[in-house]
Amino acid sequence: MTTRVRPSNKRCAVIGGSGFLGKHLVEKLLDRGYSVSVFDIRQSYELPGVAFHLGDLCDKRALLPAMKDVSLVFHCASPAPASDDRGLFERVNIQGTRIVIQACIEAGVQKLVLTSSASVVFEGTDIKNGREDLPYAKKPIDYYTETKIEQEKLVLEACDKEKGLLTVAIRPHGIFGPRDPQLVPILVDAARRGKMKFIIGDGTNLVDFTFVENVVHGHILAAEHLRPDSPICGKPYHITNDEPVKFWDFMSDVLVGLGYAAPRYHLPYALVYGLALLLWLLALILRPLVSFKPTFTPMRVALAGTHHYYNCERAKQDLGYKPVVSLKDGIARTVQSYPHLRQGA
Ligand SMILES: NC(=O)C1=CN([C@@H]2O[C@H](COP(=O)(O)OP(=O)(O)OC[C@H]3O[C@@H](n4cnc5c(N)ncnc54)[C@H](O)[C@@H]3O)[C@@H](O)[C@H]2O)C=CC1
Ligand SMILES: CC(C)=CCC[C@@H](C)[C@H]1CC[C@H]2C3=C(CC[C@]12C)[C@@]1(C)CCC(=O)C[C@@H]1CC3
Repeated sequence: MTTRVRPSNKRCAVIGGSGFLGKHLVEKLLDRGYSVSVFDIRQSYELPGVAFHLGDLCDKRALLPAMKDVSLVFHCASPAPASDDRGLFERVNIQGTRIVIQACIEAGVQKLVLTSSASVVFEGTDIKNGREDLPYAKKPIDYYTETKIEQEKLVLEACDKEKGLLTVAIRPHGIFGPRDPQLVPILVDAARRGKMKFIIGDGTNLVDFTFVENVVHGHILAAEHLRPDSPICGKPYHITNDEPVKFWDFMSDVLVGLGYAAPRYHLPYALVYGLALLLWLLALILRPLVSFKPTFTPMRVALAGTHHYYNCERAKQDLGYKPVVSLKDGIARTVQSYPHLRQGA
């Protein structure tokens, strides 16, 4: 017997719905019969069944109309990690998330699903098969991570059955797939500038990369399992491909798939990390005079040279999660979707 969902439960809002993950989420929600309001500072597409509301999530008056008659809100907006702008991260990820929560309560929203990040526990040292009970990073490597931690705490603490708002946080790791503006474009840009010849460290470090459709699947499962009697209320969930891979094998598969050479020469991790730290400091000191963005940031070097993969048993148990697209198929579909980034294109 199939359970019928009341129509009101099928109205949802996606904050950050113009972004990479947001648009994939919107497309799947439409497929599943939801009607969707998107709230974002920009409109990146048009789709039947989607109502766009443009505005900054720090502005409650702009947010409220997007939440009218909506029972479920997905919050997947954030400034890009590469922006390295402390004030912006604090304003959007912390103050803005407080406003999102207030708006949900005022609008009578029943469920809030946050896109957090597995990096909230990452401090630049190895994490092998990390579970959700690892402590938050005490010394987060960058402002993005620092504010994602505060954001997740705010959303999970807001879970209040009496007030009628239930919350849950999804912690994806290394999202990739068609239309990703970060991973593949950054990689190809580095390859075109001759910077992808080197492997940082010994090249054996295992990492999670998660195909975007698996991340979407985890979000929708979480939303549909979020009920007052459910064990998932107020908890974080790792969502990964459940196939940790050598970081440099993944990079090589993407690069070779697009016609570029795989990195070959090894550089010592400590040396590259030290250099990245120096460059970051230099960029900070010189910021009033010149603006430059180093390709090697301490966070990127740490991500490229350490183990960081996570256990998603909790999501399997509580949400019935299982990846829907394998890593191999995910890489093939991603490579195929970037014909304009191929070598020689
Ligand atoms: N891409 C990845 O590998 C990972 C991403 N995440 C999280 O997933 C979420 C989505 O990330 P992506 O889709 O990759 O990023 P994205 O940059 O493609 O999408 C973010 C969206 O948020 C919107 N936005 C930013 N500031 C806003 C504001 N003040 N008001 C309204 N909208 C605003 C942007 O316009 C954009 O459309 C983020 O919360 C990110 O922290 C977590 C783990 C890994
Ligand atoms: C697993 C995970 C969290 C991946 C998502 C982040 C990626 C967008 C970056 C993480 C490490 C980055 C990195 C590079 C590109 C972007 C990342 C994959 C380089 C390969 C860019 C060129 C270099 O000079 C080396 C960088 C190493 C780290």
